[in-house]
This record gives sequence, C-alpha cells and structure tokens, in this order.
Amino acid sequence: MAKYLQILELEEPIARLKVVHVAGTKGKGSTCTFAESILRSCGFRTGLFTSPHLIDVRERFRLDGLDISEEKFIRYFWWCWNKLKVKTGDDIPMPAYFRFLALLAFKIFSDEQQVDVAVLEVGLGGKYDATNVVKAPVVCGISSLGYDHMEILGNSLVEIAGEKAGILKKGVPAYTVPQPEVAMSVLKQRASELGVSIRIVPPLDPRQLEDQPLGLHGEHQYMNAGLAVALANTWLERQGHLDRIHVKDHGTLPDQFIKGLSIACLQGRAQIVPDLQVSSECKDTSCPLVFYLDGAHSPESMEICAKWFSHVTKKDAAQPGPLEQPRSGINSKKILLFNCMSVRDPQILLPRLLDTCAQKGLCFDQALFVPNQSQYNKLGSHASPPPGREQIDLSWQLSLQTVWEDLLRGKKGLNGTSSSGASLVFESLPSAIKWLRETSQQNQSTSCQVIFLGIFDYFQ
Ligand SMILES: Nc1ncnc2c1ncn2[C@@H]1O[C@H](COP(=O)(O)OP(=O)(O)OP(=O)(O)O)[C@@H](O)[C@H]1O
Ligand SMILES: [Mg+2]
Ligand SMILES: [Mg+2]
Repeated sequence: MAKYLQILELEEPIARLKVVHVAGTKGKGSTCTFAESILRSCGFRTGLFTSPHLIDVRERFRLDGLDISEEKFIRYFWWCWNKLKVKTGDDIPMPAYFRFLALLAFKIFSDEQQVDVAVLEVGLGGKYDATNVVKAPVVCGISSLGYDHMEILGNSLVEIAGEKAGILKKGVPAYTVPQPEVAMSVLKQRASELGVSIRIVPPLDPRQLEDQPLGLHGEHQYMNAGLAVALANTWLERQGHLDRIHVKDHGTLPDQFIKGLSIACLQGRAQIVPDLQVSSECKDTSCPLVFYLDGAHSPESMEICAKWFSHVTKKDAAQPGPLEQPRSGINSKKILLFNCMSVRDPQILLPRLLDTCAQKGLCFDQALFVPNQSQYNKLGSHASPPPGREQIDLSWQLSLQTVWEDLLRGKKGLNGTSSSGASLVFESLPSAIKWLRETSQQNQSTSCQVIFLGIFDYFQ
C-alpha cells in the first residue's frame, strides 16, 4: 500500500484527511453510516467508504451522503488505474480488488472535493487492512467482535480481536462497544501498550432520541448508534467544533445528532422491500410478497437477524397496514432465501437462525438456496454474450439444502413438531424471484414473507 500511495502521490493528501476509522466483525458499516450522517447533519462535508456494496460498486463511496456519480467514479477510476498500470510490473503487481478500491477512496476524498471528514470502514481485519495506511486518524472505533473470516484472522476471539486492535494508534482516542471478556482484554491490552484509553460505550438509550426512530432498523443498531455518537462527538471535540452543537441538559442528544441518526441509510441491512411487481397486480393495498433483506453471514448476525425478522413479521401481523406489510387476515408463509460462501460453516449458521426463530415462535414454511448469480450472461472482452448458457455449479447450494433438511429432520425427531419446510435449489437469483412471484400470484390467499440472507456475502 505504501508503494501504491507513492505512485498515486497520495501520501500527503492522506495525512491531511480527518479520518474516523472503524473496525469490527459486525456493525462497522452501520456505525460508519451513522457517524457520517451525524457529522453531515452538523454541517460538514463528508466522505464515506464502506463495504461491501449491494448492487453498484459506487455505493461504497459516498460524498455528502450520496453515492459518487458515474462520471466522477469513472474519471477517478481511470486516473488511478492508468497511473498504477504504468508504474507496476513484475516486482510490484497491480493492487488487488479491495486495495484498489481503498486507494480510489483516498484519491476521491482527498482530491476533488476536499471533504472535512473521511469515515472509513475497515475491509477485513484491521492491522493489515488497506485502510490502515492512515497513520493518524482523529478517532477510531471497534464495533462488535465475533467469529468471521477465521480462515484469515484466526480461530479464536483473541486472535480476531488482535487483528482488529491493529487499527488503534498512539495518541488517537478509541471507543468500543461491550464485548466478550476475552476480546475486551485484548483490546485493552493493546490500548495500554500504546498509552491510549479505549472507552466502552453502552448502547444508545432510545429516550436520547426524543422519539425519533433510528434510520437503520433492529435492536442491534442501538449499539452501533451509541458507538457512532461517541466517534462523532470526539471528532467534533478534537477538531474544535463542539460549538456547532447545542448540548441539552435533559439527557437527549443534540438536534443534529438526532437528525443524523434518524436519516442514516444503508441498503441491505434490515431493509424491508415490498415486491412492487406483485403488489401492482394486487387489488389490495397491502403486499403479498415482501422481502426482508440482510447481509448477515456470521453466527451472531444470523441470530440478530432472526430476532429482527421474528419481531417485524409479528408486528406486521398485529398491525396490518400499507404496502410494507402483508395482508391482514391472510395466511402468511415464512420463507428463507439463503446463500453463503463456502468458507463459512452452514452447520453453525443455519441452526443459529432456525433455533432463534423457533424460540420466537417462528417456523419456516420453505427454504430456497441460490448461488450469487444475478445475471444469466457474463460479457466477454468483446462485449458479446457467450453463445450458450453457462453451466452453473450448484453443488454448494445442494449441500446447504442437505444441512437444512437434516436440521429439520433432527428437530422433528426431537419433539415431533417442526416446520414442514420443503426446500428448493435455484440456479440464479432471478429464477428464485420469478418462482416466488408466480407462487404468490397463484395463491392469493397467502402472503409470503421472505427473509433474504447472505446474498451479498462475498470476499469484500
Ligand atoms: N452490533 C451488531 N451486532 C451483531 N450483528 C450486527 C451488529 N450490527 C450489525 N449486525 C449484523 O450484521 C449485518 C451487517 O451490518 P453492517 O453492514 O453494519 O456490518 P459490517 O461489519 O459492515 O458487515 P460486513 O462484514 O458485511 O462488512 C447487519 O445487517 C446485521 O445483521
Ligand atoms: Mg465481514
Ligand atoms: Mg461492511
């Protein structure tokens, strides 16, 4: 990275950026999004770099809260690409995907618009992450730690926490959320070696928000929001801008903070998406097919997500309302649409989901497994579609299906009750969605609530 920064002449510009840096297993992106939104609401020009993206790579680079425009993205992309291409070769190869994107973020944030603050999410780990070239961030945060990317970061929480603690720096205040004891002691140890304090921030109390809901949904977001408030506050303090906010004496947050937290948005995190195609053909005002999207792909986030899905689907049934919700007085089917990378262990992920849902009284009627294929054809270098349909390898999805079926069989064996959930494997996402639409159109007396997990789980 140091060499690439030299090639792109980014060393000095990076040193000038006023960075908020966040690592963690879960909640990094949400914490960054909240922190950015708060500081924008305080009147600052912001850059936000997160990962992964849901649909378009430009989602990873936001300027003043908006995805970078195509025109700017293309301009910066080629500027970096061409410069690197000339100066790299056998000894220094072109940077890998995530490194390139991080370099692009540095270029974008330091160049064209001179942002007041750059909020950076670590891609993977911390110590060796591409974003960790920032030598002196204004403040850093470590969100919830748990088990993920063990093939790279190590198998124990101690090792994982050690990697994440690699973003802590001498002289830079640090914050974290309540963590498992072993992880916390690693963070504290590293902080004390560096002579900095790491403060533990409790989850935000909803009362501090004066009845405004958070822009990102789910109980766990209060944890991320609490961390984001501490990061934004410290950034303001260290930059000498505390005069911009009016601290109230009755324990609620400053108005700009409340506004920032309530308008924050990040696609694909506890996002409820009614299927507009199906609902447009439905006479009723509510929607027969609703997707509950989330990027969960670690055991902790599967559990969090299961709680969220159980909670919102129960609430929707109790308070039938407009489009977002399924129709009242109608059977509702709970369907799982799932994929995860083969480095993850479905024997851990799927039971965690199923058990948490079962504890909340929710059983799945069906489970669908799909590869991350979103298109049928890939374009080659001559921009023409290949002549035949690509053969898609579904062996991983078939093994996910087997794990699921075994789980259900095990549960049936134990207590005789279980969701009857037939499971299916589809060759692509569009084909699964087509099937869901057809099914819900054919069966108007049933609404489908589809929890859609792990689909954009890929290697950053
Ligand atoms: N504090 C948390 N504790 C546990 N799970 C969380 C927490 N925050 C978010 N999640 C779960 O992780 C998903 C991703 O959230 P977010 O994008 O904020 O995390 P991330 O650390 O950026 O994840 P990724 O590894 O996908 O980059 C959420 O949709 C939710 O399921
Ligand atoms: Mg991750
Ligand atoms: Mg992320």
